[in-house]
Amino acid sequence: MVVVQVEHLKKTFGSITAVEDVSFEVQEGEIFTIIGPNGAGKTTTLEMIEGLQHPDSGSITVMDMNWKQDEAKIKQRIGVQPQTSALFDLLTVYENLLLFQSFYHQQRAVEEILELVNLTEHQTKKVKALSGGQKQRLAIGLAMINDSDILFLDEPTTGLDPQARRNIWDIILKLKEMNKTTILTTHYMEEAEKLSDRVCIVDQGKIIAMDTPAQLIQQLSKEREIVVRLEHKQTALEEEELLNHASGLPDVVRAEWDAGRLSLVSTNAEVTLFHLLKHTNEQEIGIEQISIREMSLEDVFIAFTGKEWRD
Ligand SMILES: Nc1ncnc2c1ncn2[C@@H]1O[C@H](COP(=O)(O)OP(=O)(O)OP(=O)(O)O)[C@@H](O)[C@H]1O
Repeated sequence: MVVVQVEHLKKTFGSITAVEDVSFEVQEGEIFTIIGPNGAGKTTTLEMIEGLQHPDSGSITVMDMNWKQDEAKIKQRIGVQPQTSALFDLLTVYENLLLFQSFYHQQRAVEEILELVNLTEHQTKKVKALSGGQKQRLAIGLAMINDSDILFLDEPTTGLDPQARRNIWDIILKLKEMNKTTILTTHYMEEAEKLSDRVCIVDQGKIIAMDTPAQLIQQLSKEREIVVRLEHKQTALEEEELLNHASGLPDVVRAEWDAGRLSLVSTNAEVTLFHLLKHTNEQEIGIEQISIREMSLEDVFIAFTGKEWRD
């Protein structure tokens, strides 16, 4: 079942076109992730669906309702993660949840939310005493206090350390098990790849690719990268000879020395590797380590946007 449908969204701020033309559908129970470079229009898109900004044109349907006619009803059914700066610093975790709960007809028990976001043991702490990760978890809890069906998370893990980030992933995956729908933006490619059912890449206010992470990666090509570290440092001449030979091996599309390792991008890694090992064997070049890397969502992003990924 489609729970969010946006068609030809457009939003300008003076001479700046934040969102030019964005259309997509999100299915119930999906984790749908919007990624893109700085200023691509992710937050503006999210805020239009959340009803916080009005599009210049285009349509938004949330669970078969629209913002013009059904504003009060939609607000009861969605959950928007507040900025951590919007939490009440001098209230405890429990009190923050209780306060937000009072805004809604439909409510989830505070104890259940505490459990869900793993804050039961910190419930009597004031917000100002929480770590960044704990504040983010509370913010997600607040978005869930009305037992919302659709959750909007705008960069929920930005600035967190890897462990705190993983704790948030666990919550998002738990929400999926509860058949909640999550619409997410992130700057972390690994996060998009691990969590998302589908990823939408936006650039300059337009969608440039949208699919499952696996399909997007496959769409890029069948390329894989073979990285070889040799036992002994080669002379510049030896390095050049090996690179020349490697470049001419079957199915190699790119070859280079990168940080002392030979990198070969191949469309048929097995065949390339066979020929490479034959050569190094004959030349008695010792190999210390070989790894084969699948292409990642990050490679896809760079291929589509032509832009560096920032983490
Ligand atoms: N209220 C506003 N007034 C003027 N310009 C705005 C406003 N909100 C957003 N913009 C501009 O619109 C463009 C898109 O911004 P948006 O915040 O949606 O991008 P984003 O993809 O979320 O970026 P980031 O990854 O940096 O968070 C940017 O050029 C931004 O400066």
